[in-house]
Formats: sequence, C-alpha cells, structure tokens
Amino acid sequence: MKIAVLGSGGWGTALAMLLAENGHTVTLWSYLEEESRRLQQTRENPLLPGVTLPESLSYTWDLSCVRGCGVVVMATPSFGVRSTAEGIRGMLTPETILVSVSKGIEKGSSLRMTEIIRQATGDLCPVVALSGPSHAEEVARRVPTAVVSACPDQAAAETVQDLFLNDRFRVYSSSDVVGVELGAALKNVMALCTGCCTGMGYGDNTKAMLMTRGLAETARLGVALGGRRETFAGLAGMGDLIVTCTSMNSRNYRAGILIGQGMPVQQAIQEIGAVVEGYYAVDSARELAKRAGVEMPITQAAYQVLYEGRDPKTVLQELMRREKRHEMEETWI
Ligand SMILES: NC(=O)C1=CN([C@@H]2O[C@H](COP(=O)(O)OP(=O)(O)OC[C@H]3O[C@@H](n4cnc5c(N)ncnc54)[C@H](O)[C@@H]3O)[C@@H](O)[C@H]2O)C=CC1
Ligand SMILES: O=C(CO)COP(=O)(O)O
Repeated sequence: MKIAVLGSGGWGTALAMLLAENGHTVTLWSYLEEESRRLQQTRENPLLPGVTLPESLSYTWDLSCVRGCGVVVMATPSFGVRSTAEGIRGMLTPETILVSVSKGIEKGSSLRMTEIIRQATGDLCPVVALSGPSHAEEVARRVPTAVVSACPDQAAAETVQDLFLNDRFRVYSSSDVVGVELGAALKNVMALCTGCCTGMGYGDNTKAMLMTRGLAETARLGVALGGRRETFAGLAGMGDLIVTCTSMNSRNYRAGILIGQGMPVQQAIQEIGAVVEGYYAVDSARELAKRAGVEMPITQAAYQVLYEGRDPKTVLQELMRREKRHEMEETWI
C-alpha cells in the first residue's frame, strides 16, 4: 500500500518506520523543509535517540505526496491538523482512508481531530482514529505495544488495524471514535496534573487519586457526548492514562513536573521541546464540559493553574475540600 505520513515529529516518524517495516511504500512529510532535509541526510530523528530510519522511507515537504495514496496518516500536533487537512483537500478520493493519530480538541471549535479532518477535507473519506498507550520512543525501539483503531465505519477501522498490525504492535478495532478521541485528549490534561503534583513533592497516592478521578470525569464527559463507557476502561482510556501519567517519556507529565517545581507555564512548555497537547486541550475540554453541563473539577483546576496563573498548591487544596461525595454517585465505568 502507498501511504503518506503527514508530520515528522516523534510520533509520525515512529509510525512511518513501523509502516515501512510492514512492507508499505511510505513517504514522510515534514512541515518544515529543513526538517525533511535533515531526516533524509541523517536518517535520524533527534526525538527518537539511537534509532536509524529504514532505507526504504521517502521524505518530502510537499503535500502533493498524498496523491495516489491509499492511506494518509495525519500526525501533526493538534493545532496543525486543520491547515494540513485543508492542504490535501482535492488530492483525495472516496477510497482514501485517513488516519488521525493526533491527540487533542481544537481551540475555538472544540472539535475532535477526526471531526476537523472530515470538515476540512469535505467529508469525502472515512477517518479512523488510532490511539492508545504508545510513546514514540518505545514504538521506534520495537517495544511491544497495543493501540485501538476506531471508526464508525468498521471496514475502515479493520483496514487500518491490518496495515499497522505486526508482532510487536497489536491493534484492536472499535467503532467508538468519540470515546477513543476524548480519552486521548483528556489523559494529556491529567498527565499535566499528576506531573504538577509530582513536581510539588506529593507522592503516589496523589497521582493515583488524580488518575482515577480524572478518568471518572473524562468518562462522564465522554458518555455525555455519545462515547461508550467501556471505552474509557480500554487502551485509549485507562491504558493511555497510565502510560502518560507515569512515564518520563511523556511530554505532558514532564511539563507538569516543571510547573509543579515553580517554572512559569510557557517556559515549561518551551523547555519540553515537543508538543504539550494537554495545555491546548484543557481549554477546549472545559468549553465542551460547560456546553454538556458536565462537572470536571480536575480539568477546571488544571485550567486555573495553566491559564489563570493560580498557585497549584492552593488549587489542589480547593479540590480536596470540595463537598463530600459518594464515589459512584455519577456516571462511571
Ligand atoms: N510522541 C508520542 O509519543 C505520541 C504523540 N501523539 C500525538 O501525535 C501528535 C504529534 O506529536 P509528536 O509527534 O510527539 O509531536 P512533535 O512535537 O514531536 O512534532 C511536532 C512536529 O509538528 C511540526 N509542526 C509544527 N507546527 C506545525 C503546524 N502548524 N502544522 C503542521 N506541523 C507542524 C513540527 O515541525 C514537528 O515536526 C500529537 O497530537 C501527540 O499528542 C500520539 C501518540 C504518541
Ligand atoms: O500520547 C502519548 C502516549 O500514548 C504521548 O504522550 P505525551 O504527549 O504526554 O508524550
């Protein structure tokens, strides 16, 4: 299969490697010409240390590489998804399958990634979300990993499942694209929160509390927006939450640690040197929650720290002092 991967950050590069190793003809598109030239010359991506890119990969910074591709993988940061999708409109056919691997919710519109792609490309092709606990650094090193391929069009989800599957990358299929995409976007917010508490010197108890209650509020929003409750117990929900809130590979978790240690938010994001999606998602998630009438106290707390400059210790104290509740009093898995 001829495949274009759009976005040569850590994740786009790791997935292009995997698809090339699965025998596909893969072109890796970079947003910046110099990034593409550097990849071609060095066959290394500094975001994936110690990894050599396969010889069979092709590189370009020209979006017309999508012409004639059976599958196009959208792997830019969430804020670049709309413009990249608009750039390939007119080069697709109804048979093309688009795969979204970006994790976020668009600022302003509060649309999920597959919704943006469908809108920007004229709703011509099926759009599959591929998500789950999968740090690029580990996938590139062939560490056994499992993800989920989600689309209401089951045939498209299964085509993508087959393309990516191999003996170190296991892919499940799902029809719950809403649940899968919201789990992906919100776990980044929770990783910023758990990182922040780690940075402030709190321990494993605090981390487990935020992860568990964070998943509860994520599922509450997801179900209100049409996702399935069970999805949040799966790879794109609990699975990705675990990997992102516990790994030093996580950009969100590491940014949270720096913020918890007292570094200003923008400086912490700069310091990470790769996209910190939770920063963008928190604003849109808060907006979605408001519209759906869903309570999301941890997301709200994250917003106050990230956008209003409030002291994280005070915000955590306020979370702890909320009115007492029954644990299972609301929608839960
Ligand atoms: N890195 C990882 O382990 C994983 C990342 N993801 C998701 O994949 C997406 C991409 O993440 P990474 O590869 O880590 O990002 P990254 O930060 O490594 O790479 C960003 C890339 O985007 C390009 N870029 C910057 N602005 C752009 C724009 N306006 N339009 C298009 N491209 C632009 C940069 O040139 C760079 O190549 C994110 O949504 C992330 O949440 C998902 C699973 C794993
Ligand atoms: O989505 C990811 C792992 O599944 C990557 O998480 P970070 O963006 O926090 O590194």
